[in-house]
Amino acid sequence: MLELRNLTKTYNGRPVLNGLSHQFQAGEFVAIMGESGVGKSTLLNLIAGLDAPDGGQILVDGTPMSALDDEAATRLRRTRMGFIFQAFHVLPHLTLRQNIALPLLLNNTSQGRADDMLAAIGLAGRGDDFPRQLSGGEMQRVAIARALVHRPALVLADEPTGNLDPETADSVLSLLRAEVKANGACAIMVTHSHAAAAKADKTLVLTSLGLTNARNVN
Ligand SMILES: Nc1ncnc2c1ncn2[C@@H]1O[C@H](COP(=O)(O)OP(=O)(O)OP(=O)(O)O)[C@@H](O)[C@H]1O
Repeated sequence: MLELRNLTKTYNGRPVLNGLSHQFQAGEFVAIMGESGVGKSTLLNLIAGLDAPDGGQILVDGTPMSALDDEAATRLRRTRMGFIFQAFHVLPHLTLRQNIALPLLLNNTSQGRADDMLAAIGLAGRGDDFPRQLSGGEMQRVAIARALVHRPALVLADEPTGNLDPETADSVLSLLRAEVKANGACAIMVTHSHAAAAKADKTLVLTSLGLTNARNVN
């Protein structure tokens, strides 16, 4: 469902991605690991459309992202993608329910699932609270619920469990995994945590040579 074709990205004359190609399938939960600075977040940002590659193509369901105008690219991201990035903060002036329902609102669909997601992240009954009333870990769980509420076909997660205790991290990743499997979605998670990567179907390691299989877990 997602194909990277010969992607290149250079910062200040230093190549970060050097002709990277890979295909990601629907229904698979993939972890990407690799040394600090190797380009994991850069890769995720390119797929998310937050940054543009210098060369190569990103195809979603066979359509090159570069062939879409801004409006079509925004629509594709809004309907088909979910983001769990540190930069995508929970909005402080909206309640937790409103924050989680935001993708549904933007897609003009029923907002009923927001309460299901609140329950799924262990915050049932707190829908009327505001983000300032939450701990960092609770806030991260709200961000994860918001990324999954509209059943995106592609979920992009950058260190989604970075500030969660091991038990909460495990339950949040179980939720992510269950959503991916139930919706036949593809999830790509960048992480340094081996425990987090163990929840994925497979782990890829990013090096200057590209993405290679670390191991397979059934
Ligand atoms: N906007 C930018 N401008 C200049 N250089 C950048 C920019 N973004 C990333 N880089 C550089 O590109 C390289 C890859 O960064 P990136 O954040 O993708 O690595 P990473 O593998 O995610 O690292 P980490 O595991 O430490 O988060 C780094 O050397 C970084 O300094």
